[in-house]
Amino acid sequence: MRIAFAADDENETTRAVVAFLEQDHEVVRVGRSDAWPELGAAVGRAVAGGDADFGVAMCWTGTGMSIAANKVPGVRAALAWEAWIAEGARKWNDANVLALSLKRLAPAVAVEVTRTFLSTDADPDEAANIALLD
Ligand SMILES: O=C(CO)[C@H](O)[C@H](O)COP(=O)(O)O
Repeated sequence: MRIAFAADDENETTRAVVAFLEQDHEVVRVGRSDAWPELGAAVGRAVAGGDADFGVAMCWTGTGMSIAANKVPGVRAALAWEAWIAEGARKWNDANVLALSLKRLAPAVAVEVTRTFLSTDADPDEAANIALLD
């Protein structure tokens, strides 16, 4: 798949997530500044515009990226900090952008959350609820 990626800082956790993504996906770095509102919106635009299948956006908390991405119509960004949250975000919310804290998640946890997010399908029974978001 094609994954839009942005992070407003780089550390062991961001590098682990990118390395994981690059194993099986085409990673497209988006955004033209270091400002999290611009980077989160860029990830959202890439996904909503069809340039990417999913987005992964990382900032210190993950919250700013999720807010910025969610401002883009068609984006359902989820801030996840453990695999169960990421699984639910896909199953029940059909989330298309994953927001992660690059400061609080250990590299292995961030990778596991990302792996779970990308390998979980949306539950068709939730389609009516998802439609209510638009
Ligand atoms: O977590 C974040 C936003 O939710 C940012 O990463 C954090 O606020 C640092 O950004 P800046 O250096 O621009 O203040």
